[in-house]
Amino acid sequence: MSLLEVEDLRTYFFTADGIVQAVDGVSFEVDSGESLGIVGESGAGKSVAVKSIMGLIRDPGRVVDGSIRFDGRELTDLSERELRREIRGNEISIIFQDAMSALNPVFTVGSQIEEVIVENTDRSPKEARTRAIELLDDVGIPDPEQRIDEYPHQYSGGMQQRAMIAMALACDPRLIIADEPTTALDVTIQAGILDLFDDIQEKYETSMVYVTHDLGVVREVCDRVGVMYLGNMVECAPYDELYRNPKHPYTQSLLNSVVTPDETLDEIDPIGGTMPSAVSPPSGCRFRTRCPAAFDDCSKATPPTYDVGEDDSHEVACLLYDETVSRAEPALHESDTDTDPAESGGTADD
Ligand SMILES: Nc1ncnc2c1ncn2[C@@H]1O[C@H](COP(=O)(O)OP(=O)(O)OP(=O)(O)O)[C@@H](O)[C@H]1O
Ligand code: NI
Repeated sequence: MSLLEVEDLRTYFFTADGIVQAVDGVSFEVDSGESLGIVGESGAGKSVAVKSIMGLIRDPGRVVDGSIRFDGRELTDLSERELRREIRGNEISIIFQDAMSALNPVFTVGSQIEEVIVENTDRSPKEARTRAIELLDDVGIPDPEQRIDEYPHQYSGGMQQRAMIAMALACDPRLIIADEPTTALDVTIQAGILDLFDDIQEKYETSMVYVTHDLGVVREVCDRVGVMYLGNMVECAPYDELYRNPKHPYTQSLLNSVVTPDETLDEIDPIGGTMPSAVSPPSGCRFRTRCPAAFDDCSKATPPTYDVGEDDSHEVACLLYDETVSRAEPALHESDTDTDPAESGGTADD
């Protein structure tokens, strides 16, 4: 059993303009100590997916279907109160792009971290202070004994981000969800924070879900990557495997067009055209309207997920990997012909 098991998650927003199918049948797992990256263009549904896990979807949005199991426990059955008391900031911490959304400007950094510690662990207030200093030290705040008594605005942007990470760690979470935590920071500060995520994972063995536009970031902090497109998870694989052997035409175009690790998916505009609306997405495979390899059957039904590659760790939702579907050979990725889709033994697993 994985620590986190998300199965066929659907989260919709019921708006005046129609039903936004922001997340529509997404499945993924995160093992203990593992770090999963979720990548995809703006509007793919990355934030909605991770907020759904935390029970943070608000009106007019709702998780309408699917299962989210954390350590075997079904989170979609829990009330808001149970989620707040037993899951959020306790078993699971979330880190956002904007540190000041997590830090309260009128309290010292230390008092905020101490409060989380006292609430979520059995440490006394005195022990909490010692622990808070330790945490600030762990996240790379210099002179933590002094800086613990400063207010958030006395910290630089990068330091605020570090303080927020310390706060996320304060409750000894088993899973940290980070939603583009470094996007607002400049590149050198960003690099420091990424190193910090690596250190934290090693020291605390926390599992992580890391949302980003940036494939370079994924390479640095993630063991596995899930690629999202218009509310669907189209491919999921260990980072190296995905990078060497991308199977989904969308992933292939993303990787083909990566010029430098510093460029984000939005900057490189890999495919051309824009993602269709999540209110009336294309039938069948949602990527087919921009897909260079699309054929007739792609419009008929949502493609199932196929196991590809050596072990069970590489999954792709694309009919190219269904050996029972007949089609014209796609003229895609000549270099990848060592594993001909038709012969790779893809079997539908659902
Ligand atoms: N409160 C809301 N009301 C209506 N639609 C929403 C709401 N929040 C998100 N959506 C829609 O859900 C879809 C997915 O949005 P989401 O924020 O998850 O994308 P994302 O992949 O995180 O993009 P980005 O990289 O820009 O953060 C989009 O079509 C978005 O417009
Ligand atoms: Ni987002």
